[in-house]
Amino acid sequence: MAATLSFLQFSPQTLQSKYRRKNFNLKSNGNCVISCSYSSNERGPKDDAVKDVDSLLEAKRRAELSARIASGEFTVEKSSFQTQLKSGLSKLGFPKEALEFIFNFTGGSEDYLKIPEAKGSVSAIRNEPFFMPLYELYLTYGGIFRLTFGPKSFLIVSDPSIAKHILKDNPKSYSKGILAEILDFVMGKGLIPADGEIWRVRRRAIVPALHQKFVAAMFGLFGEATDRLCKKLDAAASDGEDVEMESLFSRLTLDIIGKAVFNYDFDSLNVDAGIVEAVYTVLREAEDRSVAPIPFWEIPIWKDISPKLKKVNAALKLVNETLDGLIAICKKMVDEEELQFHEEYMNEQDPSILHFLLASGDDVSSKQLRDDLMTLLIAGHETSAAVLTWTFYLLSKEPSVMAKLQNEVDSVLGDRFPTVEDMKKLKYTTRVINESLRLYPQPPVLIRRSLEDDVLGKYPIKRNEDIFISVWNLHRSPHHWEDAEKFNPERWPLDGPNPNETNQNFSYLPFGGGPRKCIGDMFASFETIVAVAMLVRRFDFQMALGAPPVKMTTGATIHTTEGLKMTVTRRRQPPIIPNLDVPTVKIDSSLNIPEAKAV
Ligand code: HEM
Repeated sequence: MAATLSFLQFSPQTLQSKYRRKNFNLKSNGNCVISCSYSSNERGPKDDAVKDVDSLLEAKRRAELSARIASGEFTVEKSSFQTQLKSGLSKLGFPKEALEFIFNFTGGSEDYLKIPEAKGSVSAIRNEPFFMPLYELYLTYGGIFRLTFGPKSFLIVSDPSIAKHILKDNPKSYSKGILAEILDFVMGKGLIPADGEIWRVRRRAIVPALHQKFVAAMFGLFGEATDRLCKKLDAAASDGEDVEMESLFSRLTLDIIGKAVFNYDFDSLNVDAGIVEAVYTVLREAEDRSVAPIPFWEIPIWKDISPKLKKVNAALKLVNETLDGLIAICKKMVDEEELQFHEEYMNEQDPSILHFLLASGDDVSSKQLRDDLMTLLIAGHETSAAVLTWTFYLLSKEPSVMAKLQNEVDSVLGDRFPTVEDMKKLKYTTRVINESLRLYPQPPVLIRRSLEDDVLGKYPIKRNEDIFISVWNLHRSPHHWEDAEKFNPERWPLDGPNPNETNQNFSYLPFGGGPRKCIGDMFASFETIVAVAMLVRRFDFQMALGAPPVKMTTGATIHTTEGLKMTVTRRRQPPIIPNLDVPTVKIDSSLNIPEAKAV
């Protein structure tokens, strides 16, 4: 993806017209929450005025982008004579069936089946996350189109049935392509980038580690870590200091995933240890590489002299050494314990995924084990942090949703830490997360490469095509969603099933779909529900006065450009003393939360 996402910058060419205007008008009527909001502490009647300003600014941004598309920065390749003739005859009223017959008969079918194409060259739109122009282009060119820059081209998929075909119906014909190339330095052949036999074997080994007893045991961890965050916020509330929630959420989820994956307490909410900085250095590097204009890390001399790369290598070394130490400690515990390995095996002192893997016979010395642990750490960290960040951003803009949410949490939780049993009662909280994941999917695009010729929709494609499935486009499509841009948890009925890719026909796929679906979906759903519930029970959150506007930028997940600065105030409620006794409860199958499957 290195020389990939950055290729998604565009420059002037000629124009494609009518459809564009028609589609833009359709969109510009919407109530948009995509990009920015201006911070305000004002409440009540002025909220509407703030929202109106937001909508106007958003409409203006859209109009500008739309004008750039119309002016030719993104250009459809000129259609052939046959296509023009066919379109002309069609406009004159010739029946569609007759035209199909004639043009197929005269050998025109190949031209007809050519995927719509947008062309451009590297430049401009540096201020926009790459998936935003893809959305505008989708409204113009439809559910599948080709984006071409010089010699490089990508297929952009925003059609649910084509997404389903790639992810679920014919996944064997697709690999992770450029994603695997970029992540190689940190994840190697870990579960996210791996393909083929390695992926199949490792998925079978790792999925069982996230069994129901393990997820239930994680509730204590979710609750204690969130309680530490509550204490920090409590102190900030006393001091009247604003807080930057995005970095706090990042630390919260790092602390959780460190314990869950290899029983390591980063304690990043309280201390800035070297290992925490090393993990962040590695993570930032992965994100930088995903948007770099050229793969600078492969340039022979640069590789050895770049101070940044030296820092990354040193950070990687520290992370790997720490991992080696943790693996050694864990192996010793496994060797000394008398527990027999079985399906729901779990060591109560150390329920981590690493412990499960070693007890199941995983090779301690293998690079594969380290690759998988790093993959789980990264996969489970940034994604959940981003979900929490955007959920609180959305909540700050919709006080009525926040009030309803707090109401539910108050009545369900009282002064307890949440347990697995509470999950089926926190229905509205779950819907808030579902809706946040719809508006801000993490990651916003899924990357694939075709391994063989295939047919997408009505278009034949060749092997070696790089494909972006735009989850952002699917989740915000005006064709699939009413008021697609509105944060409206009510769109999901409380007594309905938990929305997922299957019951939403691949219009909604927050955790992907098919055999490569997220293995941490249940873990992450519960983790974010617990965090949201515990935080809103204790505090009110508002955008801080004078905070920078919240804009998006992207690496693997969607970040804010300048953080999410909020004013946190204690709710006027009796003080809540958390109960730290969290019983391990069997998960009730009626919880209706999606579950990852081994293949
Ligand atoms: C809200 C948080 C999360 C979101 C939104 C999320 C989303 C996703 C998505 C969309 C995919 C599919 C990627 C693709 O098809 O290319 C995926 C895969 C994956 N996720 Fe998550 N994830 C989250 C949390 C987690 C957690 C907590 C873990 C680990 C405990 C995890 C581990 C993985 C792994 C290992 C894969 C690769 C599975 C495979 O290829 O077989 N994720 N995730």
